[in-house]
Amino acid sequence: MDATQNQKPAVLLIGGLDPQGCAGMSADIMTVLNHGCHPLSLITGLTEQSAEGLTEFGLVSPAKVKAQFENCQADFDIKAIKIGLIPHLEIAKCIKDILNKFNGPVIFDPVLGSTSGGMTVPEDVKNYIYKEILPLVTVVTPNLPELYALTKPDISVEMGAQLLRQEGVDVCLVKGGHSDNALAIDFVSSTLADFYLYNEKTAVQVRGTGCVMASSLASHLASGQDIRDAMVLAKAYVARGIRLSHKVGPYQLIHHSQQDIALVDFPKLCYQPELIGQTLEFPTCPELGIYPVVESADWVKKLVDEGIKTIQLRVKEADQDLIQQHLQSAMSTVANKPVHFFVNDHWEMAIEAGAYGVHLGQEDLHDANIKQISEAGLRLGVSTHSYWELARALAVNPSYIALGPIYETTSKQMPFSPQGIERLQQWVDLLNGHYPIVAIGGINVERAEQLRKTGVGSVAMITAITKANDYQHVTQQLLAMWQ
Ligand SMILES: Cc1ncc(COP(=O)(O)OP(=O)(O)O)c(N)n1
Ligand SMILES: Cc1ncsc1CCOP(=O)(O)O
Ligand SMILES: [Mg+2]
Repeated sequence: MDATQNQKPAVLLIGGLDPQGCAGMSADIMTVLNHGCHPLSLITGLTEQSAEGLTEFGLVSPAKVKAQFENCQADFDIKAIKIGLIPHLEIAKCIKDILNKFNGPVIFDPVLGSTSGGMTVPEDVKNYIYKEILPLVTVVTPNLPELYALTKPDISVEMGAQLLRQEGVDVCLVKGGHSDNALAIDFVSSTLADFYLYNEKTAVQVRGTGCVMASSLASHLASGQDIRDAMVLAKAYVARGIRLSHKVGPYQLIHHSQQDIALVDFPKLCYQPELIGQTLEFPTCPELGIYPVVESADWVKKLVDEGIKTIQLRVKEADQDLIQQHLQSAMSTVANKPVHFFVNDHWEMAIEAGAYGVHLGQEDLHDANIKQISEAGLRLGVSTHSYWELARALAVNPSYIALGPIYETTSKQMPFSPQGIERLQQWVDLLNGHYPIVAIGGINVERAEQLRKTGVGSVAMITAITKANDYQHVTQQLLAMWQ
């Protein structure tokens, strides 16, 4: 067996030592350990600091840092690098050499001083960072003062992030915790998309949160998480750490833990600044049980006749008249029956017809007027395939949240590999009691039975019913199992 298999992913931490153990390398090491990764540490400066501020960067030898890196690289397969304080020009040059020898993700938290005040990084280092380090960085995570110091005072987060990305950084995550907004709003600019991540801010001033955010991000990337998921999970880790923070000496310190994140700590995601913090209300729906997704009014009739109580009409036809015909016919089937009838995609038609609810995917959310759906009193179900899509769904506050594909599916081409039962269990543990969850993708009778044990309230399926040799028998088996 390959000796590197089953090893904790190694994260190389490059930053300053805070002898008080609150920020810098100490905070980084604690974070990386609590993410199940192995920390390797290169000290860039032996700082002198107290609650009054930073008084000394503390010289270390660049040659020694280089030698230490070579030792680390010789013995470990480094999966991600996190950089914090770069106090001197010679150290900055040494870091550039290190980055040139590394191929994986590089997270740079541009620490330019201490939040307690005092000394700041000299101008020549700042210029070097801008021109020589940023082009080698995957994600840069400035807070507002750092963004202003690196770009222009009082620049907008959107413009500032754009300027940093012009230097060659893939992703810029601007942390908004220093603003006087009641929400902690981070702005993310990347080639994939620009978006805002936000959660409630607590009144307490907690030390070292920037270091923890960046090293959490590095750990998640080292563990193979998608970059948007890593940002959402890192923000959640910090929010939980702040919520459970405790007093140490003169400081309030972040709480570290390997336990699962609670929903209250999970950030919300939206793409437009005017939607930040806007909460919509949708009627609740009960656990939905066996939930067939079908392509015609004919199928709606056949399955309602079998006793199905939740069903979705999903007509993937361009012809609007045809969709309208299916919808009208399905509506007359479910009229005056205790059936939860959802319409896929066509939210305007669903409102007009007075359906029970609408199901929308993440792309559909871009185009739909969800305020109108909410005002019309329809339930809303939203698809998720990842943590960042879950953050988007939470911002919408829907009636239920679907996770898929749980297994390989032949009904739809998707850029997502199967989530598996373990991931479904995470969704159930996180969301149960807050949102009903629907599992979808490759679910048949046997698998539905296994999934039931996770505590999921509903399983949706296309093929298992509509392509069955005996759809009535399969439907009865499913209904009997989900009693
Ligand atoms: C219950 C349920 N879950 C997920 C989906 C998928 O919706 P979406 O992502 O919008 O994809 P399409 O179905 O529109 O192809 C669903 N329809 N129902
Ligand atoms: C629409 C959709 N969204 C996620 S999986 C899926 C298809 C589910 O179909 P099947 O039950 O045949 O796998
Ligand atoms: Mg859709």
